[in-house]
Amino acid sequence: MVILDHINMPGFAGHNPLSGPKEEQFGPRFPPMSDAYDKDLRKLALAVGQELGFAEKIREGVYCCLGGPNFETIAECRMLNSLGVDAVGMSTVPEVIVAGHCGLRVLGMSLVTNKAVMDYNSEATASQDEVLQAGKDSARFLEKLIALLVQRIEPNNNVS
Ligand SMILES: O=P(O)(O)O[C@@H]1C[C@H](O)[C@@H](CO)O1
Ligand SMILES: Nc1nc2[nH]cnc2c(=O)[nH]1
Repeated sequence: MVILDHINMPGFAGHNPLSGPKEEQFGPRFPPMSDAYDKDLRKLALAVGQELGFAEKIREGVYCCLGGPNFETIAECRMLNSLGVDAVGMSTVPEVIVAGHCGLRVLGMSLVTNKAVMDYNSEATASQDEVLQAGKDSARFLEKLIALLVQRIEPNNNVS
């Protein structure tokens, strides 16, 4: 999934990587996040995916960062789904907030490794083994995607 936007759930509880003493040289105290994921880089990632014949596999979506380390309850998955979340994880967002704060253009991508359990009749449960296996299964695909993407990004990409 190419990350279109995020929800920083730990941020709602006051956990934010920008909390603490303000270092003026890195960026503003109150940075905007409405442009956290660069539009041109998102378009490029989708185009490169299409070029490689992976259009069916790649979608844009909203990533929600949760504190973890447990996987979600069914009620949590249902709540997040109703909030417009497409995928959940326990990482990525703190790095994106810090990068955006320093003025870097960000492209975020997340490999969706398992289905959220949304049904009380389901016997399925999330498992770290499944997550790691899905990562291994997609390694070649990701390697191709990232290699071509990096080639297509202009060398002066971060200069505004
Ligand atoms: O990469 P994400 O945000 O999914 O991170 C979580 C944290 C663990 O590395 C792993 C758990 O399966 O995914
Ligand atoms: N929070 C969360 N992180 C994940 N990382 C990989 N799969 C999952 C999941 O189902 N939930």
